[in-house]
Amino acid sequence: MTVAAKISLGCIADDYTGASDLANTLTRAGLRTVQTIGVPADDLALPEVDAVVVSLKSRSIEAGLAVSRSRAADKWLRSRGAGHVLFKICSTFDSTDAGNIGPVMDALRADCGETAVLVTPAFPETGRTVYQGNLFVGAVPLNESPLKDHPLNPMHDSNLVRVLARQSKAQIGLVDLAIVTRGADAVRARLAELAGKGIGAAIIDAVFDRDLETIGLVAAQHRLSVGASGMGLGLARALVSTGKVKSTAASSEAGAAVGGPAACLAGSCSQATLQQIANAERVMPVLHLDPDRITTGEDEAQRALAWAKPRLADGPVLIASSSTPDQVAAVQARHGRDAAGHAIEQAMADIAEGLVQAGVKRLVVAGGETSGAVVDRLKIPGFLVGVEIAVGVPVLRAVGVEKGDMLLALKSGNFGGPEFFSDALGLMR
Ligand SMILES: Nc1ncnc2c1ncn2[C@@H]1O[C@H](COP(=O)(O)OP(=O)(O)O)[C@@H](O)[C@H]1O
Ligand SMILES: O=C(O)[C@H](O)C(=O)COP(=O)(O)O
Repeated sequence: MTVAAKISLGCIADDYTGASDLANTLTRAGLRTVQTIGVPADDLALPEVDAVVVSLKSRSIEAGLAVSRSRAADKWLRSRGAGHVLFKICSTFDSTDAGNIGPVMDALRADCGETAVLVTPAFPETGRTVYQGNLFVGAVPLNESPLKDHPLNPMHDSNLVRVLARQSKAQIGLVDLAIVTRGADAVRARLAELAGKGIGAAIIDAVFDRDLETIGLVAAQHRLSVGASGMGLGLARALVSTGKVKSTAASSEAGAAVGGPAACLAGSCSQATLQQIANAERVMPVLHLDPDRITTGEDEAQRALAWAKPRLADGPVLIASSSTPDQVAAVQARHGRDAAGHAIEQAMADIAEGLVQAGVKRLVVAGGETSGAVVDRLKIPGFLVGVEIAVGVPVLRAVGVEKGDMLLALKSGNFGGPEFFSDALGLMR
């Protein structure tokens, strides 16, 4: 990617919906931002930007591979001038004791020579708050939330100091809310105290956006941070308030109409997505895929395309593999968690490819891993950020694609309102 000028903020996201969520937050905070898929090729022409979010599909892959891909992205971002890199993780800390948040953080920290890394998944606008190192999703601790049933990364411990300590080689500390509310100098002092004791990373509490602003002022003076979009918000506001970046209103160009047929794909099995699918059934044709047929090699994708193609001219359709936690568990018991997950992601990619070949120009995808499989199959190298559909979910305009203009929305499983699919299509003309 030929970056016209030095970038101020580099970001590495561990899944594609998380990347677009962060790109949306940075854009709304006044940073000119672009989302790339992987480390971009040198010939990918992109506008002058303040921030680049490199999307990786690295959240649920083998830790060593996640580390190598993240280090390559980090090196590329810093070569383009980024003085700070945010490793963007899920606001619900989606990971297992095998990683990948800890191993990637350790490697990036070693590469940039960071002392103590600030870590927080807090994103209050979506109900993610951290208190005494414990992550809350709305009013409940993480391990009592629907994330306890995530198909790939079920979360069973809300104490992130414990969770990260199980993944990282570094000692993990805590900067609690009482210190955060005392301001940036108090956070700096606490972080220096922890670093002096050999602490390599600290979970930092945040309950309100003002806490994120405090954290951002401190983090922006470091070379690396780890967090969700809330950390991005803090960093962006710090870059603007300290004059390092001039705030720019978001361009409306990215969301300009493309026309053409529209379709929705849902691979997320989150509680929010299941409700959104149910509501979509009232306004558009919905096809439910059979996960067992997919995992046993039946060609569900062709069945789906044969169902969808004659309907596209009449309006949008929705194709979903999504099931309830009990149904997901049964499929995984029969076929294996990873095998089922991969097979279904690839079936979604097959369907997306066939839909685009059939002329679809507007595509809504629900699910981070699902979005990764779909976007990779469509060979889309990057996105410009359009208007916000829901918190954490913007309209995206594909750049660098031969198929011509396409608009996409890559919905994080847990995000979006009850009528998300209709809301998205209403903004993707
Ligand atoms: N019916 C199903 N049974 C088992 N696994 C499923 C089913 N439908 C989707 N999956 C898998 O569940 C995972 C959903 O992850 P993802 O797309 O990231 O959603 P989210 O954003 O909600 O985390 C993917 O690996 C997907 O292939
Ligand atoms: O929740 C977040 O921070 C991000 O939007 C994200 O990472 C979502 O991941 P998902 O797999 O799409 O839920």
